[in-house]
Amino acid sequence: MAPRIFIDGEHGTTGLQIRARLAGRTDLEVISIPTDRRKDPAARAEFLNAADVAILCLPDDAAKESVSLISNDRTRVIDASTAYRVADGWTYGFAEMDKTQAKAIADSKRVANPGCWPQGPIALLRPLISAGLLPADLPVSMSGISGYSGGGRSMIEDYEARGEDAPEFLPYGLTLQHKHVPELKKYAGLSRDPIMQPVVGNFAQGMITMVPLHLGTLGRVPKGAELHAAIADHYASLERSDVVVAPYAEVERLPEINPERHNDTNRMELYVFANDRKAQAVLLAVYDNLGKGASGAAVQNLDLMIGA
Ligand SMILES: NC(=O)C1=CN([C@@H]2O[C@H](COP(=O)(O)OP(=O)(O)OC[C@H]3O[C@@H](n4cnc5c(N)ncnc54)[C@H](OP(=O)(O)O)[C@@H]3O)[C@@H](O)[C@H]2O)C=CC1
Ligand SMILES: CC(=O)N[C@@H](CCC(=O)OP(=O)(O)O)C(=O)O
Repeated sequence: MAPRIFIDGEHGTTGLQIRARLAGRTDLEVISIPTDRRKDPAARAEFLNAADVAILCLPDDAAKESVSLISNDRTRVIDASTAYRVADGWTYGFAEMDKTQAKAIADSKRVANPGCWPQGPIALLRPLISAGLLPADLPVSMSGISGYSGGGRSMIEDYEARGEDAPEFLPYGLTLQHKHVPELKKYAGLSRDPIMQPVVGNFAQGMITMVPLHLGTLGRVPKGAELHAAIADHYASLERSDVVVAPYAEVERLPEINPERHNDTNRMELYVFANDRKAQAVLLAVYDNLGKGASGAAVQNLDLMIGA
């Protein structure tokens, strides 16, 4: 029998995108809760327990409630919220993060889908720390820009209502307590809290994340080409990867670097730029906040879990 998939929160930004990505699939059955009962815990419990895989596209508190409503051992969960990303007993749903991660996701009953902001920096930093080219205690900062759909339905409505009057470039997270810091620290392999400096732009979808690096204080200073090779080798070693690494180039600018470049795909593209004379580098990732950053990764994880 085709596995039954229930998307709790199917009318939200992430849920709608997952539904669209699953439309036309004949190897699974999407079961849908009637709209007027979508916030009724009894109805949600019924659908959650009828599903083989429940994908939670809800605020954190509602996601925790959904998990508590599951009363059988069969229903497996993919949670798109921040609720369980560093929790014991949950598998982090970034399949390309490690050689063993796709299998860990495939075998898991509880998968926490990554946050959009940390995915790029984790994809860039983790192979470098694993290879010993960067130390775990390196002070790290990240910045970047995301389309406003990253803020879900309320931010989309707000930006669409304000149109051109909405700010082009709005830094936020200025209390330095962004909800993604714990997962970024844990899965990048850092021992200190990184600084996250996100920006929301006046465009709907797509993002760029950047990690500038001071290398001059390290005992052994890696060259840009070495950083690039370690990252490229990691992704080339995977059986399957939606993370691709652009060729190493010493250039002033690359017009192709555009936050919307990979919209509506599950692709993430990584870049390494460096000035070896100055012992400085910038790592950069381009991806869709709603693709690899949310719904694309959820469907990738679902496919691993159901063996599609
Ligand atoms: N947008 C993005 O780029 C990303 C989002 N995420 C995460 O995914 C989750 C969903 O986000 P997103 O889709 O953007 O958010 P939205 O606000 O667009 O959608 C959330 C959905 O959940 C519904 N909902 C809220 N409370 C309940 C409840 N108690 N029971 C049932 N349904 C409920 C909402 O219904 P209603 O609107 O009627 O209240 C809405 O349809 C969040 O945890 C978010 O942080 C993760 C990665 C990226
Ligand atoms: C532009 C914008 O506001 N983005 C959201 C991140 C969306 C996201 O990834 O939320 P999760 O933590 O559920 O993954 C933010 O920074 O809070």
